[in-house]
Parts: sequence; structure tokens; C-alpha cells
Amino acid sequence: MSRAISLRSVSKRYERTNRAVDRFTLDIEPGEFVVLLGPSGCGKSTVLRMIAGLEDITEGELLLDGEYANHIPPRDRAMAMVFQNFALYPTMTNRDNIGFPLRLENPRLDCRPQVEATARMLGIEDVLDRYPSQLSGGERQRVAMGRAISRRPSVFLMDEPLSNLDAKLRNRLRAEISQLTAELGVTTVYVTHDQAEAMSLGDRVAVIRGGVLQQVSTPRDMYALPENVFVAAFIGTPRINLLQAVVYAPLDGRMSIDLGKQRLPLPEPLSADHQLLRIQQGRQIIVGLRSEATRIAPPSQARPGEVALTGIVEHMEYQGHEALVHFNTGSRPAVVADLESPRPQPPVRRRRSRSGGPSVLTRIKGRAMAHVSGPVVALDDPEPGPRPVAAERPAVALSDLVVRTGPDVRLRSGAQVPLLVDLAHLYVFDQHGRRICPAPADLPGLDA
Ligand SMILES: Nc1ncnc2c1ncn2[C@@H]1O[C@H](COP(=O)(O)OP(=O)(O)OP(=O)(O)O)[C@@H](O)[C@H]1O
Repeated sequence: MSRAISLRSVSKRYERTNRAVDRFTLDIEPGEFVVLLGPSGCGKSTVLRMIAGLEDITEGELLLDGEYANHIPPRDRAMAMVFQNFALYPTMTNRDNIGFPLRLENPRLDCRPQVEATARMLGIEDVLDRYPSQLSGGERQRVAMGRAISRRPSVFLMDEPLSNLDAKLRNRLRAEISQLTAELGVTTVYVTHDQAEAMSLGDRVAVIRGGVLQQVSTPRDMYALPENVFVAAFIGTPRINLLQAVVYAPLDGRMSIDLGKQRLPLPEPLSADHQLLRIQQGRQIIVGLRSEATRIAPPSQARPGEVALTGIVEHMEYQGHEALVHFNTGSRPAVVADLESPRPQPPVRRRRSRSGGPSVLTRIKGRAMAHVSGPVVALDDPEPGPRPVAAERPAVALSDLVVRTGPDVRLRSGAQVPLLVDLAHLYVFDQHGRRICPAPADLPGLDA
């Protein structure tokens, strides 16, 4: 049996802390595999533990198969949990470890057939009579999974079960978990901070930041239509290029996006999405370009919808099957709060503000607070009103645009290279980080 799980505006407050989980709402279908994804400390494990009943819910409701379940003790929820640290009993053989939940349920049961069937499913029949200390990490995690599935639970809760394993083993076990949960048809909630793992495993992925659910979508939609800049930056490798920009919309001329030293002219007639950008005229926005949205080619080779830029090669990252070229286009990257490993930024040369601008301390405080809630994007020194095109700007971070290319392309550092940007793959986020292009589906009057 597999169950439906609903979290309705669920919050968790620990003593003397802000909400670790803040009004979290999510409906999980029976048999669905949902991944909770987010940076360290965002509240993923707390959500999982509230589903398991290991953590009280401060506010809101948990429903299991539509029934109010906040008060149900963990042992009566028919759920099994797998943790990152395997959590096996060292003095028991692996056979006894797998059979333990069965014996707990019914001490007189001969659990051997069920243990052996489970072990066969996981390919660990040969190690049943050894102890956990005599196993490799991957085998140990299989035993831990065996223990979780032996009782045929109605829900699997997995908290970073692969994070203690090396990359190769992780990939293999990932595939096995996917196959196993599909075969058993058990509702699975899986916690990870690894976006690649989330994207490859989940029927749906729920991205959390600072205890707040940002978006829940299929992996494909999450990549194609991130609802905000945080999701856009969290999903995908290499990280999406996020550039500070301003919409330039003269009454009598072509609309464009001013990236600092260069502009992206919007093709005419304007698409419905691009027309909506007109109301952003003069405001700071964030342009998102994934590494595959730009290619190295001269303007003469532009296809419909492509516009020209140039970039100076900063460095190349050879990846075997492809190469990533890091360009300086004279733009200013937007800084996304709360990502685990922000792009390294070289020191930015600034003029000291004499007119009472925000102090360094205020800016640091602002960014620290953004870890808990608030804006997902930090636009350094936002300048109100339209900005003159190609005006003198403070020095920019050296590399602001990463472009994916074939492995055989050879480029010299410092070379100026023509680029074509495919505007069909242009994302625009407003100054709060919300996606405005492609326009959100719930925008009134836009059906597609
Ligand atoms: N028992 C506790 N008492 C007080 N604060 C707690 C407790 N457990 C968790 N927290 C806080 O709640 C927040 C969410 O923690 P949680 O473990 O759910 O995050 P997470 O996303 O699973 O992080 P990680 O990936 O590092 O495990 C964190 O700020 C954490 O410090």
C-alpha cells in the first residue's frame, strides 16, 4: 500500500529561533517520488521529520490519505526512514539488521524468507551473515535500505542516503533507488542538497529556501521555467548566468536590454513576453542566460531570434565532452543569496559612498538575513531610474558569462570573440527575483 501525504501550511519553530519551516504546503500523490531540495539549513530534514512524526508540527496540518495525522505516533504511520549515516546496529549481523523491524512487529515471526527476498532485491544476499563493519559503504547503505523496505512500508523517507558515498557509487545506488521505489510503488520523499540527484530521481522536485517552499515542479519544468532567480541558480550545471540589467524602451525606437557595456536588442515585432518587459522600463532587472543560450559565432551567422554580443575570453574549462568558456562581456553578475557555492567574485573596485549609502555592515547584515527569508537576489547599489547606455560603471567581476561549446574549440585568453544570444532562451527576473519572462502562466490574459 502506498499513501498520499499532504502538508497544509505547516510551520516548525524551534525554541528561540525563527521558523525553520514556514507555512509549507505540498500534496504528494500515492506512489509519487518527491525530492526536497535546497541548501544546508533550509529545513528539508525538518519537513521530512515532521512527516515521520519525529518532530512536532508547530502550526498547520499533516494529512495521511486525507486524514488529519499531526498526533499519530511515528510507529503507527507505517513509514520507513533511511538516513545518511546508515544507522545499523554494529553488533547484529546484516541479516538481523534487516529483520529487526519485522521481529519488533512480531517477535515469533520467522522473518528469514522476507529478509532473503529483500536482500535479493538489493543484491546483498552474499553479505547477510557478516557484520556492518565488514561491508563497504555502498553495501552498508543497501543493508540500511533493506531494513527500511523489509516491513513493506507505505512511505519511504530518505534523508540524504547517498551523501556518504563516493560519486561513482552514488550514481549506481541512485539508479537502484529509482528502480526499487518504482517497482514497489511506494510513496517516497527524498531529501538532498544535490540538484543533479534531485533532477535525476524525482517525479517532482520541491525547492526550499530559508524554510519557504520556492517551487514544486517536474524536473523538466523546474529547469525550463524557474519561478525565481534562486531556483534558476540552484538548478543546472554550470550555473545559469545572471546579469544585472535595465530595460531600455524608448517611445520611438527599438526596445533593448542594457547589460552595462552592451545591449541585447529585442527582435521586432516584439513577442508577447517581451512586450510585457516595457513596464520594467528603467528598473533594475536580472537577465538569466543558461550556458547553452549563447554560442560563439559572428553576427553574419545569426538565426532568427539571435542577437550579437562580444566577450573577452577569461579562461576555458575543458570538460572532456565539451568546454565551458568564461567570458567578460562588461556586465555585472547578480548575487543570489543563500546558494551554497556562489561563483567566486574577484574584488570589485568601488568608489566610497560619501552620501550616506549603506555601510558594509548593513550590506553584510542584509545578506545574512536573506538566508532566512527576504529577497533572493542582491543587486549591488541599485540605481533608481534609467541608466545611460554604455556609461562609466564601477569595475565588473571578470567573468560574467559562461558559454558551453564543443571540446575542440581553442580560444586564447584575452581574445575578443563574437557571440550570438538566442532570445528564445532569455529569462528575465524582476528586482525581487521573480521571473517575469517567460511570463508566469498565471498572468491574467496569457493562456500559453
Ligand atoms: N533541534 C533543533 N533545535 C533548534 N534548531 C534546529 C533544530 N533542528 C534544526 N534546527 C534548525 O532548523 C533549520 C533547518 O534545519 P534542517 O536540519 O531541517 O535543515 P536541512 O535543510 O535539512 O539542512 P542540512 O542539509 O544541513 O541537513 C536550521 O537552521 C537548523 O539549525
